[in-house]
Amino acid sequence: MTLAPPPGFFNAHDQGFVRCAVAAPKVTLADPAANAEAIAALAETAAADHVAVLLTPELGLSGYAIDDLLHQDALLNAVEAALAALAARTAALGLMLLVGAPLRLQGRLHNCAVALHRGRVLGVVPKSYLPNYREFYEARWFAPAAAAAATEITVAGQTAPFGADLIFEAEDVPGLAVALEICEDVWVPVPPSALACMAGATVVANLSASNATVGKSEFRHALCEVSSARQICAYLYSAAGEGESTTDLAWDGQAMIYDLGEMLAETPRFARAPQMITADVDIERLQAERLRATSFAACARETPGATDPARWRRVRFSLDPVRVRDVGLRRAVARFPFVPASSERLDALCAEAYAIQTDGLRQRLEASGVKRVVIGVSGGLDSTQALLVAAQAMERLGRPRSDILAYTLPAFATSAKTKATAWALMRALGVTAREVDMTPSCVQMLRDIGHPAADGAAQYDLAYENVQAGARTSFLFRAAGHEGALVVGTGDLSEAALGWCTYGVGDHMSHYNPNASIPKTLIQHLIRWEAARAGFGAEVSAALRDVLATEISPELVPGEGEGPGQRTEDFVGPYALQDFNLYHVTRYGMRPSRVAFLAWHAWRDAQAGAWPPGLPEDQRRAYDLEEIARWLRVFLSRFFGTSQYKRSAMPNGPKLSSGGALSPRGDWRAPSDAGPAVWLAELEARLGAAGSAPPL
Ligand SMILES: Nc1ncnc2c1ncn2[C@@H]1O[C@H](COP(=O)(O)OP(=O)(O)OC[C@H]2O[C@@H]([n+]3cccc(C(=O)O)c3)[C@H](O)[C@@H]2O)[C@@H](O)[C@H]1O
Ligand SMILES: Nc1ncnc2c1ncn2[C@@H]1O[C@H](COP(=O)(O)OP(=O)(O)OP(=O)(O)O)[C@@H](O)[C@H]1O
Ligand SMILES: NC(=O)CC[C@H](N)C(=O)O
Repeated sequence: MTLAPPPGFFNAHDQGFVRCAVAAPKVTLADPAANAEAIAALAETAAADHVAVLLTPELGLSGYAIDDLLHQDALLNAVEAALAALAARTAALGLMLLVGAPLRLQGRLHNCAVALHRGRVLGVVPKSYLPNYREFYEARWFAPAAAAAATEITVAGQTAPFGADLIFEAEDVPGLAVALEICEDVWVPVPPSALACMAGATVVANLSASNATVGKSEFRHALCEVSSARQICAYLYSAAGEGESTTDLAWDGQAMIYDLGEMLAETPRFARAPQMITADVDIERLQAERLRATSFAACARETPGATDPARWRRVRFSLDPVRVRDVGLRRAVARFPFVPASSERLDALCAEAYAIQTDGLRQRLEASGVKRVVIGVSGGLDSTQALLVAAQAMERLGRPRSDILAYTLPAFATSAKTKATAWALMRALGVTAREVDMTPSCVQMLRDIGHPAADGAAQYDLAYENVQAGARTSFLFRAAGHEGALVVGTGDLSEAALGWCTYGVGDHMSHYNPNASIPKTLIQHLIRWEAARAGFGAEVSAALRDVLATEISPELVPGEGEGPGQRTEDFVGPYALQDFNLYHVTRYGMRPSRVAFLAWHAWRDAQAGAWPPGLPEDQRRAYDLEEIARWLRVFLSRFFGTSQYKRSAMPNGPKLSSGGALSPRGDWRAPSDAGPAVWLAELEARLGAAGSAPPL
């Protein structure tokens, strides 16, 4: 079967994204016709790029810093004429255009944001908070929103709603609800948009004219970042630039698009040419996030006016965007959601991750009064990471590394290579190291349960595998009991998601598991980071590099030639993809076909986008949609279908990343009896038949 996604799969708008643009046009002071022309030209460019919402700066039709010219009738008449011309000029464009204009209403002048769409004035929002301190004198010319004398305005030959109570809702774009505020409005303790978001707005557009002073750009970033994070919205911000009055001030034309605390785009500051940035904001994720963060609705309920239907007027319109099959996706999608691609952020994350893991284990040892730990060391990634954490925990406790009782436990399928790596690591770290051959106890168990492999038959089934994993765990717990120690777990988050562990008497169980919420893709980087840092010396670093170079395998089935008998990723899929799926499904509750859409954008081109530093070249590969869908089906089948009972009984361990944890006492509570049908059906309906998945 081949993949034939129905229409809509590739279209970012159909996948819950809305393309937004912010422009910093060239301003011609006190020349509304010229400003309307400059804005119209940018609007045409934006519309051709399938932009749904285009924001321009405060008082963009007149210029912001024109002082007492704002009280000249000729200028104000020209602004109204320019607005009418702009509406007519952009009537054929399928975008919502937001422009700033000084407008008169019943004897008062207001600093307004005007929403235009296909020639219609959808509504006019006046500024609520007028700055009147230091370099600002707005109260000299304007009345605030609260002083408005009417709730409608006639402008550009049309009558439209007027007020700070407007939310613009596109009926044909699910979730797109736009609120407007004007510059200073976001600098106050409770911005108008905070209430509007609680009333349902998902996109906030701020028309600004914010002069540049040293350090102010960072402050604006902070305002937009926090507004978008706290209000769970997209925050569009435009500051006037080139052409504004330099009498006493400078202007940098800073424009930004933030989405849920993350900056998607920004303009270069002090550019001479007109600027426009574009990004696809994730409306579907914003809605999901509000639904999950129940404190958002609780706060709305407690905030006077926020959810009062009488407080808000909703201006409904049909955006009617031009439909094409694929408009691309104008935002970066991280290939590794758990592993930042910036070396600075990755560095900080690794240091913090070790601190969280180590402190968890230290605290557990202190609280339990247990002095020593037992750990099975295979030469693989997970046990290596757990061993490093144990070594650091002992250091913090002021105890010798010899209190770590490390065992390498070869059985039927243990390779000479991993055993040698395990020994090299244990020796280099100076832990108490022992080797115990598991073969006799495994053969005994196989014999006791009547398994033909006891007599040499090549029946390498699950029972055969689990006998080995069980023998090791049984040994480790009994050794811990004998030595007065605690068994440190090694299983990682990815394995827990996929059910890739042996239940109960197996690697599933431990006394405390510092790896419980670390995905495999991050464990690789943590080990790489420690190898580079060489905090334990060159010999340990060399052993760590060997661990990183080893194929991921449970080593439970003997191999026939070179390499292990099982390659884990042949069964469960590439961890790179499965960690991507895990993050989006658990962190955002995202529907599978959308996860596939994002994975396709993240992974289809190995040359595009950033890779986490240090990732070997041979791991910098692309996946096509067929592969993505195939392994996503495996993920859904395993995660929702066959593994929850294992997660229902997980040992204790610290949550590490906001990306999620799977503790049944914390982030992920689910019934063990449910199945994956609904997720597989959604994927199939929106993606088409995805080829047959390999057996689980
Ligand atoms: N819903 C449910 N509720 C309660 N119990 C349920 C159940 N579904 C199955 N079971 C029981 O659980 C049994 C299966 O679970 P389990 O005994 O764990 O065995 P199972 O999941 O079938 O096998 C363990 C898998 O993990 C892999 N593994 C093991 C060890 C280490 C690693 C590694 O690389 O880290 C990988 C191994 O290769 C194998 O594929 C079934 O036989 C059934 O008795
Ligand atoms: N030969 C072995 N000696 C000692 N312990 C082992 C051995 N094989 C497995 N174990 C224990 O069982 C756990 C699970 O085995 P598994 O092979 O999945 O893990 P790993 O090798 O540490 O990491 P990865 O799964 O990333 O390869 C190990 O982390 C380790 O604690
Ligand atoms: N236009 C305005 O409201 C400017 C005031 C705002 N505090 C700023 O400097 O950005």
